[in-house]
Amino acid sequence: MTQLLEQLRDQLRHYNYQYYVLDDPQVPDAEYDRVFRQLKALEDEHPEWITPDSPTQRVGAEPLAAFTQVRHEMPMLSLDNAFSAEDMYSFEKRLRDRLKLDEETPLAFACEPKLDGIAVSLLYENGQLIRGATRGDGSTGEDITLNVRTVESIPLKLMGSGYPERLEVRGEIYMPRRSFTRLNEAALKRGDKPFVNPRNAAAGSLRQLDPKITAQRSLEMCCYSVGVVSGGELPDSHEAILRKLATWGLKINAEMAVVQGAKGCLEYFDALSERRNQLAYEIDGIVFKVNDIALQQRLGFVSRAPRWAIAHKFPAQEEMTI
Ligand SMILES: Cc1ccc(Cn2cc(C(N)=O)ccc2=O)c(C)c1
Repeated sequence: MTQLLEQLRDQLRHYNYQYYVLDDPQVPDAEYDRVFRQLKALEDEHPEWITPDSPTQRVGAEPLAAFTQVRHEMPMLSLDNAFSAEDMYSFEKRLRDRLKLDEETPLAFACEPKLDGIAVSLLYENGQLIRGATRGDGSTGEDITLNVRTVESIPLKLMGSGYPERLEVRGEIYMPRRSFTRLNEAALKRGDKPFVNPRNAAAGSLRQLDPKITAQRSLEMCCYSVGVVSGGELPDSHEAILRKLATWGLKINAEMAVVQGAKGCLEYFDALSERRNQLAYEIDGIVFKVNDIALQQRLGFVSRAPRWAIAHKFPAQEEMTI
């Protein structure tokens, strides 16, 4: 019987992956609902067979009284900012000087939109989601595991194989524009104060002690790096690592690309800047990282920020008065 249970769970995991991570559902919602209800009925009959990674176990138990603190094994750092093309060219020059690269040697950068949400850390052990934590001050954050479990684009159990025994994944939990608009319309209808922007709405949704409220907020997560890794290997470039995370069921940003030099970064920045207001989510810049992991390690960090990465921010947009 538990063989049938696991088969139904895998089917729902696949449907969720297609729907929430790839944004490409393969079955109608009614079919998903039918399989979900079948699994739920079986688990209600045999509660002793319920496992924490079952798709029925996303909406948490009872509300917490408070959040406990989590100390990050590897600090979650902030990024240096660039505000102009000159800043980007001098960023590349500093890297070349430090790496002793001559002008001809290509230097590849991975590009990712900087989503305007909340930075979080997810810890997987043997493929099971063990813990979710906020960045906090970079060294200490809050344990928001029960709330993170309600985010459908975060797998409770990694897919595929070959993932390290211990894998910490970092990314941004955000509220897509559509969900933000819907949430504020409902708030205004109730006579409640609307959220000022999707970032505040996401932060407020993750700070809920009751996971049932977080579950109603249609949050999503996009992974952008790894933290602690043990008991396994990862590829030797940032892009390849992100692609690997995607094979394990984690969501990465569809706009991610690799370009050459500051020139390539600026072309990417200008192209995405054109499309910024059409994206399904708010961004406040683009993050450029040296793509080669060995070079990243040679460059290291300065106090709280890596030498090998920079966030090129957009000029502040005139705020719409709502
Ligand atoms: C009744 C019902 C069931 C499911 C969903 C949304 N949805 C759909 C799928 C799907 N199509 O692969 C997968 C997961 C999921 O959450 C809605 C909106 C309504």
